[in-house]
Amino acid sequence: MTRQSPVTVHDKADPDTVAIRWLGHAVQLLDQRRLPAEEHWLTIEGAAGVAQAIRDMAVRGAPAIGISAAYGVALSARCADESDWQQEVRTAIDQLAESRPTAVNLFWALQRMRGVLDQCQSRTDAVSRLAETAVTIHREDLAANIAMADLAVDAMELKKPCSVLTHCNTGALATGGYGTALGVVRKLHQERLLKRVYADETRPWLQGARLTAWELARDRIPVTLNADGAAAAILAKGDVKWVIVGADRIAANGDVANKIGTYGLAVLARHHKVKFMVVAPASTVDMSVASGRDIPIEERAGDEICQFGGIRVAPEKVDAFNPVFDVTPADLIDLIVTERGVVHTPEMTGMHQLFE
Ligand SMILES: CSC[C@@H](O)[C@@H](O)C(=O)COP(=O)(O)O
Repeated sequence: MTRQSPVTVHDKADPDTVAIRWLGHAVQLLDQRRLPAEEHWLTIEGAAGVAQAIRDMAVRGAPAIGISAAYGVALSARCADESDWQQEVRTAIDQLAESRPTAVNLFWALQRMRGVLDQCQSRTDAVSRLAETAVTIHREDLAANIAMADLAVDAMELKKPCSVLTHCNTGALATGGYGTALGVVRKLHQERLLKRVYADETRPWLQGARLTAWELARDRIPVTLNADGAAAAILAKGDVKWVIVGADRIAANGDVANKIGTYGLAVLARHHKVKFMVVAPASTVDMSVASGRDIPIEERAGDEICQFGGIRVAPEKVDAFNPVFDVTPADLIDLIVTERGVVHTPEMTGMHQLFE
C-alpha cells in the first residue's frame, strides 16, 4: 500500500502540542506515560495496538481516546482480509470498546465508525471512508475545543484577570488539540484575563504534574503545581474565582464523571463560593444514562497507589482501592460548556434542547 504524508490536524489557533498524528498506514501517539522526561512517539499499525495503548494509558483523556479508537478502526480495515473485511472490522470495534469503560467518547466514536462501515461496499471503500471519518472526528474535536473556549470565557463575564484551578490534564494531549478546560485557560491567557492557573498534581497517575504543567510551561502560561490536598487552602485564600475541569461522561441530569478528586474539588468550591465549570464536547454527553449513578467507573490496579515512580511506598499486601473517576452531582456545578452552547446547572436550562 502507498504511504501518505502525515495528516496534522491543527490550525493557527492550535499551540505546538500535538499528541496524535495520522500517517495513513499508521497512527502515531505521543506516549504520555513517558512525559515529561521523554517525547517518545509510538507508531501503531493495527487496532489491537491502539486498544493496548488506550488500556495502558499511552494515550488518555476522553476525546483523545475516542479519536485514537477511530484511527484504530480505520487501521483495521487496512489490515483486513479481502474475504472477511466487514467481520474483521467489527471484531476490531468490539476489541477497542473493551479498552476503557468510563469515557463515553470512546463508544461515541466507535458507533460513528460502525455507521460508516455499514455503508461501505468493499474493503477499498472502507479503507478510505473510515480513514476520512477518523480525520473528521479529529478535526471536529479541535474545532469544538476552540468554540468552547470562546463560549466559556464569555460566560465567565470577567471584569478583570483572575486565577483558576484545574484538575487532571484536559489539554492538547487529552484531545484533538487545544484542550477543553485547558483550552479555556489558553483563551483566558490570550485575552489577558488569567493571572495564574493552579494545577492539581492529580494522584495517582499525576496527569497534572506530568502533563498539564508540561503543556502550560511550554506555552509560557503561568502555572503553579499543587498537591491535590492543597486545593482547599488555595481556594480559602480567595484569589481563585473559578475551578475549571473536563469530563469523561456527562449524564442526562448533568452529573459529571471526571478524574478522581473532581467531586471533592466541587464540594470545596461550593464551600468557598468559587464557581465550578465543566468543559466538554458534545461527544462526552451521554443522554442514555439518566444520572451519574449509571456511569461505569473504572478501577485500576492498586499498584498505581502503592508505588510511586516504580518504587513501592506502601507496605506489602496492604489493600488498595483505586477508582480513577468519580461523579460530581449536577447541583455542585455552575456551568457545563459544550460547543453547542452553555448549560446552566443545576436548573439544567438548555441540556435537553441542546442534546435531544
Ligand atoms: C479533555 S480530557 C477530560 C477528561 O478525560 C480528563 O479530565 C480525565 O479525567 C482523564 O482521565 P485519564 O484517566 O487520564 O484518561
